[in-house]
This record gives sequence, C-alpha cells and structure tokens, in this order.
Amino acid sequence: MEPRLKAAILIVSDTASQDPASDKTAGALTPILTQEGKWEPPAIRIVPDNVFQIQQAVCEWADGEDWYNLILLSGGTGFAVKDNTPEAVTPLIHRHAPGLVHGMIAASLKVTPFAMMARPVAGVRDKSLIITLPGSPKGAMENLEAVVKLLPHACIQSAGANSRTLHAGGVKKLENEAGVSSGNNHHHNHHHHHHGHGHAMPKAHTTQSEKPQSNDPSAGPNRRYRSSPYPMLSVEEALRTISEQTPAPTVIEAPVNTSIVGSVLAEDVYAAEMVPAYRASIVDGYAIIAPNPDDANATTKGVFPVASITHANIGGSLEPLQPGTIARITTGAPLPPNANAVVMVEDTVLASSTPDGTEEATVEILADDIEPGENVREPGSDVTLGSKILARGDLISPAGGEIGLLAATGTRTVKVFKKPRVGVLSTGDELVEHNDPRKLVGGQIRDSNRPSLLSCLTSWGFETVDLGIARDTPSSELEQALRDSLRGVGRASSSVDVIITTGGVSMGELDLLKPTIERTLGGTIHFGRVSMKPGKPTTFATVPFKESIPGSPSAQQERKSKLIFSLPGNPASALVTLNLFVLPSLHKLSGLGESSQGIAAKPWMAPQLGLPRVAVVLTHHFPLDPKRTEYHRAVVTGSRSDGRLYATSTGAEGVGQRSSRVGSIARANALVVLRPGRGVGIKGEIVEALMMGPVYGSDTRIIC
Ligand SMILES: Nc1nc2c(c(=O)[nH]1)N[C@H]1C(S)=C(S)[C@@H](COP(=O)(O)OP(=O)(O)OC[C@H]3O[C@@H](n4cnc5c(N)ncnc54)[C@H](O)[C@@H]3O)O[C@H]1N2
Ligand code: MOO
Ligand SMILES: [Mg+2]
Repeated sequence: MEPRLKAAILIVSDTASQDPASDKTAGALTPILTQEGKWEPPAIRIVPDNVFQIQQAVCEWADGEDWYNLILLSGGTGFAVKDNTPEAVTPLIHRHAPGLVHGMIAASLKVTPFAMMARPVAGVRDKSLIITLPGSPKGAMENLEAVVKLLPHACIQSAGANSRTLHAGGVKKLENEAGVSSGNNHHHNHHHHHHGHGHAMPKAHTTQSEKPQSNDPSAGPNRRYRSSPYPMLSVEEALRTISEQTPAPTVIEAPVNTSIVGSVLAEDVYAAEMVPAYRASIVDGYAIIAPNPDDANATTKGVFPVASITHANIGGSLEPLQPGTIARITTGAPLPPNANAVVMVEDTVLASSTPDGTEEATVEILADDIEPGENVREPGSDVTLGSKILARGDLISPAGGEIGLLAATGTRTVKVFKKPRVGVLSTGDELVEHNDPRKLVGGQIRDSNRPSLLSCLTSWGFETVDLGIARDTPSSELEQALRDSLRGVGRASSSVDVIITTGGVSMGELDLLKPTIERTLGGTIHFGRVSMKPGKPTTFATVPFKESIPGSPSAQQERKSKLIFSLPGNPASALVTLNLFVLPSLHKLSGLGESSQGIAAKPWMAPQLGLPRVAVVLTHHFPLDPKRTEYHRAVVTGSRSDGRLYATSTGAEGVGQRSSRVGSIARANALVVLRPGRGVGIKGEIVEALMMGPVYGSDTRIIC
C-alpha cells in the first residue's frame, strides 16, 4: 500500500470543549478526507476559543517529531468577539496560501452570501499545510470539498523532498493521481542561478570521504568559485542539522554551589535529610500544652509560669515542658518535649517579672482557642525524608530555588550534565584589539565581535575562552588557532567543546574558514549558507576528535565530534546567528530537553532549546526582504495596559538594519522574525519574535 498522508483536525469551540459529544464537525469532515484513500484517519482534538490553546495544538502538530501534513481547524472564524482562530493561526504561518482561501470563499458564495462573513486563513508552517474552516458541519464540509482534491499535492509540495512519510514512489504516485508533475520541487529554488557556472552541483551534506567543496586557496583567486557551491538551507533545515550533529551531553558529579547554576540535573535527587528535622515553631511566642479541643472546658487562657526559653540555635536536649507551665520560643526553634502548640507573643501579656526585674516570671495567655499543632511545623512536613525533590532534566535556575532545595536537604554533590566550554576566535588581517590605544590606519577596524559574543555567551552561563584574533595571512595562523583550541593548548588551557569564529566565510579570496576546516582539519561542513538576513554565509562544521574516557584504561578512547560555528563577520550577522544557531546547540549539549519526570514532564513547562519565542505587535511598518527571512533587531516592551508585547525596530529606515551596523544590535532585546514577502510588515500585525533579553514594562500602545 502506498504511504498515506497524515491529517489532524482541531475543533475550536467553547461548547464542544465542555461537551465533546456536541461536536458534529469532526465526524463530518473525516469521510471527505479519507474517502479517496490518500489520508490516514485524522487525529482529532477539541480546544476552546482560546488563542494560546489553539496555537499550542497547531504547533504541536506542525513542529513535533511526528508532524502532520495537513492541519484543519474548524470554528472561530466568524465576526463574533470570541472568534479568534484566524488571529491565532496567522502568526504561525510561514508562507500564506491565499489561493486556497479564495477557492473556499468562492465555493461557499455559490451557496450563501454569508460566505463573505467568513475570515479563513491558509498557509504552510514548516512542512505542514494549515487551513481554517467554518465551525458549522455544513460550512466546514463545503469548504473542505472545495479544496480537498488539491490537498495531497499541496502537502507533498509543502513537505519538500525530505518528507518522512512519503517515499519517492509514493510521491510520484500521489502526484500522478492529483494530475500534476513534481517539477522542481525536489530542488532548492536557489540552485537555479548556479546552472552553467561550470561546477558540479554539490550535495547538502558532505562526508569526510567526499571531496571538499570549498575553494582551494592555493589555486589563486582566478580559480575560485564565482558562486557559492553550498546549497542555501532554510533556517529550519539548518537548525535541524545542528541538532542532529550536536553530541549527547556528558554527565559529571559537581558540588552544590553557584558553579552548577544553569546546569541541568542528570539524575533524580532524593532528600537525604528531612526539613524541618525537628518540631519547629512557626512564630515567636510561647510553647504550650494545648488541651484537646473536644474537652468541654478546654481553654488555653490563663496565667502561666515561664519555665524555659528556646532559641532557634539551641544545642543539646531540651527539658520536657511540665503541665501548667509554658516555654518562651522563637520562630524556627524546636519545641520542648510535651509541648504541642505555640501561642503568638501578640496574644499574651506580661503578668509578673522575676524579683531582679530582668525576666518574665509569669505570662498571661489571652487566646482561649489554641489547638494542638497550631503554629507548629512537624518534622519532614516541608520536605519528607527520601522524597524526590528534583528530577533528571530539571534546570538549576539562576532564580535560586533549586539550589535552595538542594542546600536545605544537605545534598552535597549532584550529577549534572557538563556545560560546554566555548571558544571565540576572530579572524581577519584588518582586526585590531578593541582597546588598542593606537589610532587606526588604513583599512583597520576594531574587533567588536569577540567582546560582543563573549558577553552574550557569559550571560547565558557558559564558560568561555577568548581565542584572540587569527590573521588571514599567513593562513597557517587560522589553522593553528583552531588546532590549539581543539587540543587545549595555547590560549585555551583546556580543550573547548565548541569553537565560534567570526569572519571569513563568504566569497572573498581571504575567506578561509571553509577551506581550512575541510582541507586541513579534515572536518565536515554541514552547511555553508542559510536563507536569512543577516547571516547568509553562516557555516556549521564538525571535526572528529578522540577523547579518552575518564576512569578507563588510557588506551580506551571515544570518538566524538567538536562543533565549529563559523559566523559571518558583520557584527549584526555574528550576534544574530550566535543567538539563533549556537544557543540551541549549547542548550542541547548542556542536557536541556533531556527527559524528566519533574517539572519538565509537563510539556508546557519544559524548557525550550534556544531563545524563547513570543508573539509581538509591530508598532510601525517593518520592511520585508523579498527572499530571505529577516531577523530584525527590535526593542520589545510589555504593555501594562493591555498585556501585549510591542516591537519597535532599532532602525527600520535606510541602513538601519544593515548587517555592518553595530548600532542595530545595541538596545535590542528581540529578533522580530519577518518571513520573506513584498512591501512591509504592517503596523499592528502580530508576528513572532525571539527574545534575547528581558522585557521591560511600558505604556506603549498602538491603535491599529
Ligand atoms: N560576493 C559576495 N560577497 C558577500 C556575500 C555574498 O554572498 N557574495 N555575502 C555578504 C554577507 S551577507 C556577509 S554577512 C559578509 C560576510 O562576510 P565574512 O563572514 O566573509 O566576513 P569578512 O569578509 O571577514 O568580514 C565582513 C565584514 O565584517 C567585518 N568584521 C569581521 N570580523 C569582525 C570583528 N571581529 N569585529 C568587527 N567587524 C568584523 C569585516 O571587517 C568586514 O567589514 O560577506 C558579504 N559579502
Ligand atoms: O548575511 Mo549578511 O549578514 O546578510 O549581511
Ligand atoms: Mg568575507
């Protein structure tokens, strides 16, 4: 049997979410989809008219490992105030499909003029086609019927050549049935202008046994490539490649102190001590023997001699409290034996002092209703002995809560995933140390990337190594710097796990990174171009190395690979690609996202790899690039009046976002993701943004 396509139906309805039996639409849509045998029975889910829940379901279906070819939503597309399905779906779409929208409305208009009041949305997210349908079974069926024949072909095209559900044969078969040919959809469009330039078309992935595709620097500039031999990957493809090539995290035992902040636990942790370890008072006051409240004449009122005093740091054993006496006690101090409750000092008055006038002799308790157990923390009532306090996969956050829990329970060491050590190297003959007091001459420029990237990496909590500047000439300097940092000699006193270089990755004859990695270090370049702005020449490579396994005989070595991110030299390009590509890899190396039974087992609370993604409202028009997805540097503020996030460019006019303009990254706390298109992103539009830093509150509010 041919492989079938995967579809999912999301019913958006407050009513159906409360009473799933009331939904008739999913049942009506399923046969239309499945009748021709091209679709698997669809997954069905119901959510209320809630933007967040709609988006969560769609993202799960489009972005997950088991992504769906088609995601149909039904409901919430009308004009009623609660109808917000189009608003939920629009920011998730990477490429819009207005033709499908047009087709559905045209079909419905033949039936009813009310079709004009539908607000459908259709488009592609990553590889999944998303279409919104009306909520009524009849309307939804009409709309689906209008487009259903095209859907297999549309989904195959959206999935590209790498579809996991469709093998080549299946694709052909389905396409033939749909009456269309696959055309060029298995090629990246950008290949076209390379035709005829005289070089064999390279593959996206090289292996070591394959011939390098980088320039041979010794051959001279007249022999260099005149167009890049590296296929242009989408950002999503690049991220997937990085994730695949990033090795699994390694486990170390570490002391519980600030050094593990930002680390991820590699084991479940159980309480070695209970908290509190004794019966402790919750207030400052007097420990008493409270009578059973069921006793008819039970009262705690009366005048009592103060028999003893207990402070929080009391050592040794305490005298038992005798009936008819009370003991002064401070917050957190242990109750004397026999005492079973504590009365607050505010509920008492001094009755008499000792003869020398310095101490309390008797105290009158005014409250008559203190019950046994009142104001007392029982042993283990905060943390039970042996209970699981943290789980594998939990992050030791800088907020301090996890360290506090470990410290309180006397946990001295924990197994965590080792955080990667990251080296940063600048490349280029023109570079001068930023703090060199000499005046710049000729084409010299100050090295701003290294301090900029090192600060960003440090703020993320990674150990960094400043690898300095490598000159382009002689080219052996670059090779040496890379070799040294991999081996842990020279500036890198111990070897680094990840090397980040900036500069020298584009088309110039002194752009030596690719040839050096490939031809002299024996590395593999996994990609050398990405369809994004800025950051087009971003290059990612791995180099093999052998690591001796700690604790094993010296001969035993493990083959691992180290990662090289060669980022473009322009300052905005370098910082944007560090945030976009390097952070998710460092997160994976740190064990973030490793399975956990703890907080991360709740998927919506699980830490995400890379920068947090949010929806923002544009406060003005943002120009769009016709071809490349742009990561527009912006300041995002949170509105105190309407609870939304607003994005304002760090410079949208003229050269504002030019990748050489270092000012475009200053003050930016977000990268606004602008999918390619004509014209501008409209003021008031909601788009996705990647948060690089904290959001500050403001009263920004725009009227759209
Ligand atoms: N013919 C083509 N030329 C260029 C293309 C292209 O596709 N075809 N791509 C352009 C793009 S996009 C970018 S981005 C840059 C990337 O250049 P490289 O990564 O090769 O970097 P360099 O050539 O070494 O330098 C570019 C620029 O950045 C300055 N730079 C370098 N390092 C630093 C540093 N540490 N601190 C501050 N500034 C730095 C350098 O001086 C140059 O001005 O290529 C385009 N060209
Ligand atoms: O990629 Mo470059 O960073 O567009 O200027
Ligand atoms: Mg260059």
